[in-house]
This record gives sequence, structure tokens and C-alpha cells, in this order.
Amino acid sequence: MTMALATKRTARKTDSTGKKAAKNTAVKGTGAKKSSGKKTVAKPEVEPVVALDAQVLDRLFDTVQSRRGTDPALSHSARLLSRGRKKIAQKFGEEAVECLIEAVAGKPAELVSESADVLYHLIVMWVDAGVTPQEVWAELRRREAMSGVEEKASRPNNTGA
Ligand SMILES: N=c1c2ncn([C@@H]3O[C@H](COP(=O)(O)OP(=O)(O)OP(=O)(O)O)[C@@H](O)[C@H]3O)c2ncn1[C@@H]1O[C@H](COP(=O)(O)O)[C@@H](O)[C@H]1O
Repeated sequence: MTMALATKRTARKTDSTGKKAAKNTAVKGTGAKKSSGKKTVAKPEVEPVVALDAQVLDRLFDTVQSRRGTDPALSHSARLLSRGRKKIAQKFGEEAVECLIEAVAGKPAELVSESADVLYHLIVMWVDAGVTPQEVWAELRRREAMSGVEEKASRPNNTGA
């Protein structure tokens, strides 16, 4: 749980820093001229951090895969993978429940932290099952071409319910 807690702390810190930065930008922004009498929303001066790291899940997958069969005392992933499929699935389920609890509670910073836990445990599950991120990305790309309603209707044995 140590890392989960550390992640939560980081997420909260990032969140509050982010909000501060946004406020400062709004005050400093070039578009906020009083003379016109119109309220102008200032353009943020800082690029969003998320845009910098789109391949983080691929890298995490490679790291977790490289841990398979290594010393469980040195790697949480190795420990989890050595405990077997049921335990891996159980841990994923627990993290998913923690995630939805934060969503329902309306706590965005905690939801960010729990979402990272869910993605990590999902990736451990992929490694165990022999599924690659590329297969999942390909499925997501396939779905980009159709709406969710169309996709549901295209499923075999779809009852329309
Ligand atoms: N993102 C994560 C990550 N998120 C969560 N966790 C671990 O998930 C654990 C969840 O805590 P729990 O108490 O619920 O789980 P547990 O210790 O198995 O407890 P029990 O099942 O025994 O009750 C935390 O202790 C973390 O160590 C993670 N462990 C690793 N990573 C990533 O995986 C990479 C490889 O890690 P290692 O395999 O440890 O080298 C790291 O560099 C990180 O990028």
C-alpha cells in the first residue's frame, strides 16, 4: 500500500499545484483587459502535462513484462504474477472498486490516483493472460469508426436490451 499512498499524495499535490497555476495564469493572462468592459478568459501559458506522455501504458507494460519470473522480494509485479491468475484478477477488482468509490464520492484527485492503480493492475492482468497493449489499442481504433450504439447492435446475440 506504500506506493498507493505515495501516489495519492503526489496526485493531490499535483492537483492543488495545477489549480494554483491555472489561477495565476488567469490573473496574469494577456487577454484579461479591463478597459473593454468585457470579461475575457485568459489563455493558459503552460501546456497540459498529459499531452507529453501518451505512451506511458506501453512502457508500463514492458516494465511489468520484464519483471515476470524475477525476485518477488524486489518487484511488486513479480510478486503479483507469481501469485497466479485468480489473485491478479482479485487485486484488479479491488482496485476497480476503490476507483468507483472515489468517483461516486466526487473526489477527482483520489480518482486520478485510483485510476492509476486500476491501469497498473489491468496491465499485470494483460501480462499474465498474454494480451498485448497493441491488441487493445487496435480494438479501440476499430471502435473509433462507429458509435457505441452501433457497436452494441453489431454484437452477436444482441437482444436489443
Ligand atoms: N504503477 C505501479 C503500481 N501501482 C500500485 N502498485 C503496487 O500495488 C500495491 C497495492 O497495494 P495492496 O496493499 O493493495 O496490495 P498488496 O501489497 O499485494 O497486498 P495484499 O494483496 O497482500 O493484501 C502497492 O503496494 C504498490 O506496490 C504498483 N506497483 C508498481 N507499479 C509500476 O510498476 C513498475 C514496476 O514495479 P515493480 O514490479 O515493483 O518493480 C513501477 O516502476 C511502477 O511504474
